[in-house]
Amino acid sequence: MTQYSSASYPVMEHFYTIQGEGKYTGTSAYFIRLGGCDVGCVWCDVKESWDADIHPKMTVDELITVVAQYPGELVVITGGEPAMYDLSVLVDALHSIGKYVAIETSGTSPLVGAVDWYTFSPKKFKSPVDEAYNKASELKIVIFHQSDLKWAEEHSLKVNDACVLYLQPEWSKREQLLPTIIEYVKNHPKWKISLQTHKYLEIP
Ligand SMILES: C[S@@+](CC[C@H](N)C(=O)[O-])C[C@H]1O[C@@H](n2cnc3c(N)ncnc32)[C@H](O)[C@@H]1O
Ligand SMILES: Nc1nc2[nH]cc(C(=O)O)c2c(=O)[nH]1
Ligand code: SF4
Ligand SMILES: [Mg+2]
Repeated sequence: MTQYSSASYPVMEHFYTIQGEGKYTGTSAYFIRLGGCDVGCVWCDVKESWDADIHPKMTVDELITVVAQYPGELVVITGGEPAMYDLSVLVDALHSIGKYVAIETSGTSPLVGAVDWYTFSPKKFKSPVDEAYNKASELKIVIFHQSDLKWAEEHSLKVNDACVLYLQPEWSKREQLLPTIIEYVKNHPKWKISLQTHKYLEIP
């Protein structure tokens, strides 16, 4: 077997599913969810990820061996906050087996790793670093309250010109907020809606 690296990361879970959110919604994808996050979003849907110490470490060799068994090209590195770690060894190894690598990040740490797609979801709870606005392939703002639409506009002014803009309802507030978000996108067509479609589909 080819040896990639004994570099290791705390992994909360890893699974093959369908990307539920953003540009690649509907695309088969292998998810690697790293443990550890210090952002502390009140509505975070994966609070079990926050403490890195409770998640076992996996080496890049182990991860690559598993990921290589699945046919989908897309791999999503998420968390937790994956940009807390130097991801270069993992991303290079995924590229070496022909994968297309996306990251889900709050942009609170500078990213080390040559990802192909950078999903930037800034949070009020901890400010992003400046480079996140340049690196963003898509900006995905979670709308928890109507006033977050104004906050979304402020961020949209700072991202690069190629960045795709998404408004995503916070899951527990979706029924209340969707009519407002739908009207907002109809009136502000630079935005698109992103839904957590995997939750509607009841898949991971
Ligand atoms: C769990 S986070 C992990 C990656 C990174 N820490 C981040 O926040 O971007 C993955 C995605 O889920 C979104 N998210 C988390 N909780 C959510 C919720 N309750 N409703 C809608 N989106 C949520 C985040 O904004 C992010 O885009
Ligand atoms: N299916 C599926 N799509 C997702 N897109 C982003 C997710 C995440 O938690 O980062 C996620 C997730 O947890 N599941
Ligand atoms: S930054 Fe991401 S993982 Fe961390 S608390 Fe917020 S939504 Fe959850
Ligand atoms: Mg999720």
